Amino acid sequence: MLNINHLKFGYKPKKTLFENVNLHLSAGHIYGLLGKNGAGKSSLLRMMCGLLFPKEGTIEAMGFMPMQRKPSFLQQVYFVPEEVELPHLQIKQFVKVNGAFYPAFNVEQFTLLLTEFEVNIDSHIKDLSYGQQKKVVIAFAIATNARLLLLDEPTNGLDIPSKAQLRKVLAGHINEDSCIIISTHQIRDLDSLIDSIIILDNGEIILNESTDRITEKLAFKVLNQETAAPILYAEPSLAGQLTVLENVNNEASKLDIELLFNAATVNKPELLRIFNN
Ligand SMILES: Nc1ncnc2c1ncn2[C@@H]1O[C@H](COP(=O)(O)OP(=O)(O)OP(=O)(O)O)[C@@H](O)[C@H]1O
Repeated sequence: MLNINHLKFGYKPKKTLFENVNLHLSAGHIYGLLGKNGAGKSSLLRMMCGLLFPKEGTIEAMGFMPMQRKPSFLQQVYFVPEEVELPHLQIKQFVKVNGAFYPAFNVEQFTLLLTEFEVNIDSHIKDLSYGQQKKVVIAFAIATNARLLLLDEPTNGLDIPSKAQLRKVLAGHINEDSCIIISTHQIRDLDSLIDSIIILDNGEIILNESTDRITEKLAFKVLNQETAAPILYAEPSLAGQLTVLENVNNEASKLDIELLFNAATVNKPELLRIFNN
């Protein structure tokens, strides 16, 4: 679905953001793209849809080179930026003008999604709050039925019920032919949805694994006593030490994505050893 090979990129000639990024993503999955502030998540999403161009290396998505921005590619990809900006139009006008660019756009689906998000389709965009405008863009993005959906911090600005709605609609949208990539810091908003995790750190991808493989290789535990198992990362909590351990005993545990992220960035060599074994 999406293949990135030896990607090099930077905004300034002497400052490289990505040195040698390699990433292979398959259809049928919802990926969570994680990284610290400034790690380059938004830049990477923009490159995947052809809004930014690699300095070196290649990006191939659905058989296209995004940087060529061919209409037949752009019809199948939709990027929702973190900060949405909509024209001052009626929602219906906005949909009429923009839906025409997407052959698989489904007006009934858009109307239904807006109803689920409790936004009146007869509204004028300028009369909507920021969160409501974000819902219009997300509903539009889903209704394009784009095979590749790129969402940058989609839950920012959404109220609590809408986050649950978003999880529901995204879970219903994914199929074996499409792929969703979500960049987020609000991982608890979406952790039940994401089935694969990508971690971007210091210009490289340090993890790209399914949640199943992560819990096969790592155990997430609250410990109140010492353990012989190798600890990758621990942090104190009122309940005890929240720990990430190498899962040497094949124990079942529930993935804690925040802990995983901290373990990955604090103890990268161990993480790489465990997953490359
Ligand atoms: N248009 C630009 N011109 C120059 N530098 C930029 C531009 N956009 C982003 N950068 C820089 O590139 C780096 C990566 O930015 P990017 O927005 O991709 O990171 P991010 O991981 O999405 O960050 P955050 O989590 O804070 O949203 C940052 O150092 C940022 O300052």
